Amino acid sequence: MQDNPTSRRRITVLGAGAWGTAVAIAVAARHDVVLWGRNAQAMADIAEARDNTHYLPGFPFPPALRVSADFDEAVAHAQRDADGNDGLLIAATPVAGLRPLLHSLKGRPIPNLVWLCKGFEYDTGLLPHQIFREVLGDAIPGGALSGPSFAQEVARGLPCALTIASTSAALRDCVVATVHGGTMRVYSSDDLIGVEVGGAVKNVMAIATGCADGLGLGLNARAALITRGLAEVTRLGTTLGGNIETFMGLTGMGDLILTCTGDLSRNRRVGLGLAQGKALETIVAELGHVAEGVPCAKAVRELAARLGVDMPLTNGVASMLFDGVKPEVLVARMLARDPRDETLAPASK
Ligand SMILES: NC(=O)C1=CN([C@@H]2O[C@H](COP(=O)(O)OP(=O)(O)OC[C@H]3O[C@@H](n4cnc5c(N)ncnc54)[C@H](O)[C@@H]3O)[C@@H](O)[C@H]2O)C=CC1
Ligand SMILES: O=C(CO)COP(=O)(O)O
Repeated sequence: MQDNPTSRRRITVLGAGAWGTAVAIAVAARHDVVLWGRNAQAMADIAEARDNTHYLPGFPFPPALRVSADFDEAVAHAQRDADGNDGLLIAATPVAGLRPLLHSLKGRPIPNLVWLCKGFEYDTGLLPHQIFREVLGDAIPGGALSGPSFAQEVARGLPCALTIASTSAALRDCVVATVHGGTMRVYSSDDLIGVEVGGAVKNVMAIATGCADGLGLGLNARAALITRGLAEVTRLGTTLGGNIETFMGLTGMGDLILTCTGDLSRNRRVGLGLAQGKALETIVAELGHVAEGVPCAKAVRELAARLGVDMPLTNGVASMLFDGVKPEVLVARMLARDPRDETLAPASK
């Protein structure tokens, strides 16, 4: 694999969970990186161990990765360097943390900003780029970096392909120039809606698939769920204005397959836990990480109902998570649904 012949850049990753840590480790092979986290004690422990022993244990930090709990200093690190290269800020919180993080950035000079979170905001039903625009407006270049990428594999330096989605060509170019290279391929897209909807709804489908696998429904059922899940993702995404092609790409089908089938997925593990009859609170506590599909199922159920988009799998997952419907009962209900044409349309019920 060929390395990308770009100059060293200054990158700051804001959020020190599993994914922020993995991305920081990966880009620190080629750039000067600061990993910021909000918990001062946790960051001091990470700085001492040179390992994120809580969220991503077992991946020693490269020398070019610095750890900080000082927000001002971390944001300042990503400003333009002496050679005139703009830095890159990477927001690595879950969706629930994006709005407060962006508020903390308000009024500061922001060179380029990308977010990594996948989901719809729980209370508002907004996608991350809509939250970004609400808080920071249109003047700052921002985009979503998404795609099939388990943190543990990226931290190990295994190959992966991501997509940077932004309406700003300059931002897309900056992210490609900075992140593409080594074992990471970065593709570009201007379809923010399509990329973000794919990344959000695949988490709900991973809960469904994990549950089906946990119940022992078999590989045929798994393939059917993933395929009908893709139809649902596409139906919602195109209704919201996404491009149908995007859902066949890395952030659509690619991430859907990964998350539905890979046991590293936290969302898939939520489904496996539900199939064992565990309470949602127990599953989430045992995970110790965010499972975005949980809040997303609720947000998407409400959004789809408002838009009149038929999303039976999402509704089924939400009914298990929030209405106490038992997995076996849901399976019977899903199988008893009326037959229909295998088309994406109609987008509405
Ligand atoms: N873990 C993975 O393999 C991947 C995760 N993602 C997405 O990245 C996002 C983050 O996931 P993970 O890091 O895996 O979650 P995680 O559960 O491992 O860590 C979440 C981190 O975010 C921090 N956080 C939460 N709210 C915050 C706020 N307001 N300000 C600052 N920090 C805050 C927490 O303290 C914690 O360090 C999610 O949306 C997830 O879907 C995307 C691709 C891969
Ligand atoms: O988004 C991911 C992989 O692309 C991670 O999925 P989980 O959040 O389900 O672990």
